[in-house]
Amino acid sequence: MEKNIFIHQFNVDRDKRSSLKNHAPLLIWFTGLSGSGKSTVANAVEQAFYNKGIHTYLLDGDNVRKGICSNLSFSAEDRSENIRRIGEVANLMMDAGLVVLASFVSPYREDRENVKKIVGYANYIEVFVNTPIEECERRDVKGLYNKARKGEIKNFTGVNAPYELPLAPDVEVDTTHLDLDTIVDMIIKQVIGKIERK
Ligand SMILES: Nc1ncnc2c1ncn2[C@@H]1O[C@H](COP(=O)(O)OS(=O)(=O)O)[C@@H](OP(=O)(O)O)[C@H]1O
Ligand SMILES: Nc1ncnc2c1ncn2[C@@H]1O[C@H](COP(=O)(O)OP(=O)(O)O)[C@@H](O)[C@H]1O
Repeated sequence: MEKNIFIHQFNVDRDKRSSLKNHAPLLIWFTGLSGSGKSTVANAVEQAFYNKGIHTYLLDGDNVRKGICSNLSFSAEDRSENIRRIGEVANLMMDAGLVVLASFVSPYREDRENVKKIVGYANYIEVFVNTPIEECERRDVKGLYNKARKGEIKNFTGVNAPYELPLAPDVEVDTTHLDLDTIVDMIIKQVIGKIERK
């Protein structure tokens, strides 16, 4: 910890804030290639939680990179800093009692591991959106694969930058073959027990 920094204990703590809600906080981390379906799935899961009265917030790559991480590039070093900041922001939101959904390419195992350390292993669920690059590239929602193949984007994940596979994700889905409702059910089934207040 930095010298001369002291953590204040406030009267209303994480548990008290959480007790006002009928669920515990959690981080659901979506990782996968661009175009794999992370945002679409996270959005549908958030909607399903909302319908159940669960308090959520969705952090998404493109949005975060326009704000809190707008000074960061896609170099390995800047991606690490991007993911670290998101882990810290998610942790604050969890302190506030929310179920946080985070949708980021997050291609480096060490960076994802760092997020688990920040929020605590028991509060983290990893969803690997394992849609093959051929399908992501066929979709090419934003035209980025086309640009990367033409050499117009350097460090593009899956084309000229690595994606390190998650070794033990809690949920793994391939959006080529599974419909959205099935995927949402799989994820809800996995997380619902984790957000019950003990
Ligand atoms: N070089 C490169 N590699 C990967 N992605 C790129 C790149 N340049 C821009 N984009 C767009 O930025 C989105 C990924 O941002 P992230 O913050 O999720 O990336 S990372 O986690 O820091 O690796 C990603 O969004 P998604 O398509 O939603 O994944 C892209 O739209
Ligand atoms: N079963 C599915 N689940 C999620 N996305 C799907 C599915 N089938 C097709 N898609 C499409 O794939 C694209 C995924 O884009 P997006 O969610 O932005 O991915 P990412 O956030 O990983 O870049 C969207 O156009 C979405 O409509």
